[in-house]
Amino acid sequence: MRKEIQEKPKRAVVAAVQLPSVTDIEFEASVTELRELAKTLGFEVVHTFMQKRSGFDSTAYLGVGKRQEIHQYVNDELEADESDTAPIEAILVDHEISPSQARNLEKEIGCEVMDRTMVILEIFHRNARSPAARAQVEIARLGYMAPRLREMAKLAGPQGRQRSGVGGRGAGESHTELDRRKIRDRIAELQLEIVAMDAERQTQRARRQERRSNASVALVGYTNAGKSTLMRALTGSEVLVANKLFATLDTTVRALHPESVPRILVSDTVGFIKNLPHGLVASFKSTLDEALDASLLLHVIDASDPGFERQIEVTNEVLNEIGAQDLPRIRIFNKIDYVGDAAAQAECEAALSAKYPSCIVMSARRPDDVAKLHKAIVDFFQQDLIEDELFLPWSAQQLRSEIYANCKVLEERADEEGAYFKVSGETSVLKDLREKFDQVR
Ligand SMILES: Nc1nc2c(ncn2[C@@H]2O[C@H](COP(=O)(O)OP(=O)(O)OP(=O)(O)O)[C@@H](O)[C@H]2O)c(=O)[nH]1
Ligand SMILES: [Mg+2]
Repeated sequence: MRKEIQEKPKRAVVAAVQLPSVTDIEFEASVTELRELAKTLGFEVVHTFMQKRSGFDSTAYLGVGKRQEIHQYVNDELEADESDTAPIEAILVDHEISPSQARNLEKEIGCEVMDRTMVILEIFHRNARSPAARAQVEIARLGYMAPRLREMAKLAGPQGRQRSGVGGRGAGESHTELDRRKIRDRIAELQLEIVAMDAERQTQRARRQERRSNASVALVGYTNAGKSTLMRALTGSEVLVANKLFATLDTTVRALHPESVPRILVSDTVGFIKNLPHGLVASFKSTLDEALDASLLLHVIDASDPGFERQIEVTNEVLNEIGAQDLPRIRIFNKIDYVGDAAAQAECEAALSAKYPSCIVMSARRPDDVAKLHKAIVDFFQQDLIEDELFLPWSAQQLRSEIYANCKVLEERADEEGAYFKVSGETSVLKDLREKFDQVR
């Protein structure tokens, strides 16, 4: 048997400060999430340090005592000298910290410091595939780096400073200023690229609307809730599903399967997370426009996650931020199969249905549940359908297939002039068809 060559995980420790305003449950959920994020980045978290404080230490985020404790731990690990254990390479902290806090902590503990924002940015960077997603992530990363350049240069010492600036320095400009200027230029360049890509996306969208598929739903929600899994189940497409955070960064659009009248498009979108770096929200706005275009949002929630209520709030916040607060939405509590035994599942379902009227409680792994969701989606769009009669002269029978493709034909009869169709369809679709038929008369 071929032996899988697997990259050894890098070892890291996690550190977090609990402020008085944060409950134990919230704090625990946040730290657990940071450990998940670390795992997604390929780290093995070997220890977690927690500290209650009335505020963050202005010099180095954690208090002096905690810093010494971590320093000691990292050094002991280094000296343990077991050939199998690699040194601890990074300390991950559960907040966004200032450049100088990061530098001081890094100096004192002696390994790389990554804050929550940097960890998330790094995951996005690794998972970005399409040119649009790559450009969006790069803008957010450069925005994060710009104010940190000076600290990075200090940390690297005089040699690092020399290395950091490359050519083209204007009179009186320090290396850091030069690098900042370069970053600004690069951001501007990337923004232009994104504008061009947006234009292309608009064209594609217009083309889709030409095919008269304005019935569309978007799957939105916290990362890892099961959006892509539902996308697969609802459309029969092969989008990426992975038990890691931020597996999906690009919006994918597919038709609901089995097809319905009207034809419904489903889009899968990037997931959200608590403290999603601001640069990323801004960068991903254009990707999320797809969600804004939808007539219905499917808000997917992981019912098996103890922190799901906070996750609902976070998703609502982001949706408000992008202006999607008024779109109709269905709440979908997914992964119910993962909530204890049958009795616990029934109890959970009852509690959720009582608290969130008209929500759907389901498992993406149960075909019956997927069929139930499919029906709820189709019902939503069919409630707006109207009945009408269309006439098609014999000379224009080539347009017959258009009727069948765009509406539901309830009855068909014919006389010597042509054919009459009693149909049910969307108002706008029927209007378009009528205009088209009038032209051929
Ligand atoms: N037990 C169980 N696992 C599920 C269910 N739905 C999804 N999963 C698993 O949850 C993990 C995440 O699923 P995805 O569909 O990739 O989640 P996502 O919301 O697209 O995540 P991002 O793209 O990271 O935002 C995968 O391991 C899925 O197999 C479910 O109903 N039950
Ligand atoms: Mg996904």
